[in-house]
Amino acid sequence: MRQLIWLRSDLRVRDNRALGAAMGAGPTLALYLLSPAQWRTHDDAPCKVDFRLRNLAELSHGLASLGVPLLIRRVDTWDEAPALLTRLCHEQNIVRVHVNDEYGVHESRRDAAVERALQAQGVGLQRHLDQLLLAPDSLRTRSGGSFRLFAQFRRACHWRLAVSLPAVGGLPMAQPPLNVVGNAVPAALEGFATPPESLRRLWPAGEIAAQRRLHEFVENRLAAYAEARDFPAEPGTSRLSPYLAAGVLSPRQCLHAVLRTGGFDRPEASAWFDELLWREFYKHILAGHPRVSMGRALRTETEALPWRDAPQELAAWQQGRTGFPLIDAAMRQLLATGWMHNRLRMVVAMFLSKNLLIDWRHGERWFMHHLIDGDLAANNGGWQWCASTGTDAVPYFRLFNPLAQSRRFDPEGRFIRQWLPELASLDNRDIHAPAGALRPAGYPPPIVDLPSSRERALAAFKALRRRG
Ligand SMILES: Cc1cc2nc3c(=O)[nH]c(=O)nc-3n(C[C@H](O)[C@H](O)[C@H](O)COP(=O)(O)OP(=O)(O)OC[C@H]3O[C@@H](n4cnc5c(N)ncnc54)[C@H](O)[C@@H]3O)c2cc1C
Repeated sequence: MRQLIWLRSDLRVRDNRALGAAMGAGPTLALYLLSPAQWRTHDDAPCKVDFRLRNLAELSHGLASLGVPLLIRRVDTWDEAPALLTRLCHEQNIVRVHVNDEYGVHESRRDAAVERALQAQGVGLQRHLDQLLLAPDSLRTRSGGSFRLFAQFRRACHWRLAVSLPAVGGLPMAQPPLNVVGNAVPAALEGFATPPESLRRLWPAGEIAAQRRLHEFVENRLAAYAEARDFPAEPGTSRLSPYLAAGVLSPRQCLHAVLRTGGFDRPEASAWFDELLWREFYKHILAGHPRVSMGRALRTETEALPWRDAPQELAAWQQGRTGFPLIDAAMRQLLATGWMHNRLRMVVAMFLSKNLLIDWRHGERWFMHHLIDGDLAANNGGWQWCASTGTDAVPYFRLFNPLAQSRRFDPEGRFIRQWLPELASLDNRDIHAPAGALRPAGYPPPIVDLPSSRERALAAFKALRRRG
């Protein structure tokens, strides 16, 4: 009774629920669909596609050692997936297809269409919970709705996890080889430029690399995370987000790595574990409020905000030429590494959506175009939080001042100096706001006046409240 695991954002062999279930049920084949047009619609960054392909190549070796051939097929968009899967199941005598759940609107529609097509042919589709610790429909408020406030969501998660912890799976037992030849993973896909080696080296592919990073972090840096995590010049955070987004690592593996050092709710671990719960929270929001994955604000009344059409300011923000060193350094870190520190994601997102009053959707898109860890739920959630249009939204009157943030979280300008070498010779005081003769030739003056732009944003939000 042959089984198929259809791999998507779960590129690992250890603790992969769908793979474990498929191999437990019978001889298993694996499938991966390259979907370049779909990925372009989703604004996937070239470095993210490259990371996916590099991980897929590592995964094909892991699968081969289990005796599972990996079939690579190409569909431009997911509309072609039902026909391709039914044909493949017919050709290979597959009786059941196993998938790990994904939560975006396109993903849900794709899976529903595939399920219908397979059913018509007598093939089952078995879904598994894998990306999350707790299934979205298993966590509800007292009135039966989905949580919109993180503090309440967190409390409910802690309560559920105290009662029952999700187990972490290991490596499935190898199966006898099948008489099916797998396909090679392409090194690149047209339309997605290969990123420079300097970027690739920062993000080595494969489960072993991900596990090494997880254990190095938990053993050496977890205890100091709460103090170090806001300082972008420090290696204070785990840098595991690309691995979690591509499913090279599971949240259960993270949870159990923490548990091996003690409880997840003890002070030394809870700050980091909370971040994993933020990841969980935004995926629950995506599942419970599908409109957020269709470009809509969670708080629909904020759709009426008078966003400014300011293409030159948007371009200056995108290229790291706003004249605010911390913001420019952060945007250049994104372009060079495919990643940005969380504190800086908040600072640059608030600057765009509040000080420049530019629609957060422009920022969300730019991030997706460049992030190696681009994740619809976390990116949308982060942008809407910063723009005060989403769940748990930061109150509209709370704006980060980029200069105060710079002095507080990069006091010696080490992060700024790394990404803006043109400012490297300034002293620790001037580097945050080089003015007059201190500003080097070629470095732009500030594109906006902070106090008046703050007032403009507050007035826009106040007018909205008066109307609402
Ligand atoms: C505007 C904005 C956009 C963002 N876009 C993304 C995105 O596309 N993909 C993404 O994975 N994260 C996103 N984040 C969340 C966060 O910035 C990154 O997850 C974090 O910087 C990754 O670094 P790390 O792995 O060192 O995190 P750590 O601090 O070590 O956290 C561990 C893990 O928890 C998760 N996590 C941490 N913070 C958050 C958060 N605020 N929301 C959701 N999950 C979180 C990530 O999976 C991360 O790897 C965004 C945040 C903001 C404010």
